[in-house]
Amino acid sequence: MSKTSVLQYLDAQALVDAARSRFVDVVTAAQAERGSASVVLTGGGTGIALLEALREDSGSIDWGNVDIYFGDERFLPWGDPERNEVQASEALLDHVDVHPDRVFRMAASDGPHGSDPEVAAATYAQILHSGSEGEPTPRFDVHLLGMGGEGHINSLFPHTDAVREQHRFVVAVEDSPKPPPVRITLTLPAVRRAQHVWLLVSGANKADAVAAAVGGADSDDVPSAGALGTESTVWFVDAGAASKLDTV
Ligand SMILES: O=C1O[C@H](COP(=O)(O)O)[C@@H](O)[C@H](O)[C@H]1O
Repeated sequence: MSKTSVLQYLDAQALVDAARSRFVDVVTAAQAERGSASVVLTGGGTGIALLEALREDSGSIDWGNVDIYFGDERFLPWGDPERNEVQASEALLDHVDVHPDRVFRMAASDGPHGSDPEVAAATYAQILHSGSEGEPTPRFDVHLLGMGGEGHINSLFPHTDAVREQHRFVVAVEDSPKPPPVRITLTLPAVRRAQHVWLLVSGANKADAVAAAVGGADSDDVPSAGALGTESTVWFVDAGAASKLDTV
């Protein structure tokens, strides 16, 4: 049975340091067992800070044997600094020995599939499937998630078709309330295929959503409430983000 825990840290730096250490443990354990690991990266301030911190790790992870996926992408031209994969590359991927064929980026709006985000989403679903021995997606070792102040994760916003999606693993979002409006995102069914789901959340502006999600809100209202790993779900929160949690 999946276990949910909330780990509280004094500040965002302490949160990132703890997540970095656990990330190294999970990835190296998977590599010791199977020779490789698969991870899903997130955009957002705390998620990218974790990637920067991982850059400093001194060689414990064999990056060439990690399959790297993205939880969501802003559907913008290649190289746009707002793209999550561009930020992830600058923070980490350009600095470690990843295997280029094992970094699975979502398409850009000027990419080979054209400017249709539905085609880009379907193409990414096919990429997930083709690396998974007949399964719809890999059983990701860890899916990292940031969270917005209203509880969104990946590009799954409250009260949208994307957060309600039950069948598809990747969908297009064409009216994101947070710019840019057009995005591609893994859905809750995809997130729930990860063994470990980690939510990295800092800042008092996210405290209400953290408390609601941890308290069991409906995922339609607070999408992060629906992010559950098959083995564990861990909330890494700083003091601000934890400030509305029930302490009794
Ligand atoms: O737009 C996005 O926002 C969320 C949260 O970002 P944050 O800066 O508030 O932490 C992020 O998780 C998602 O990947 C991204 O596309």
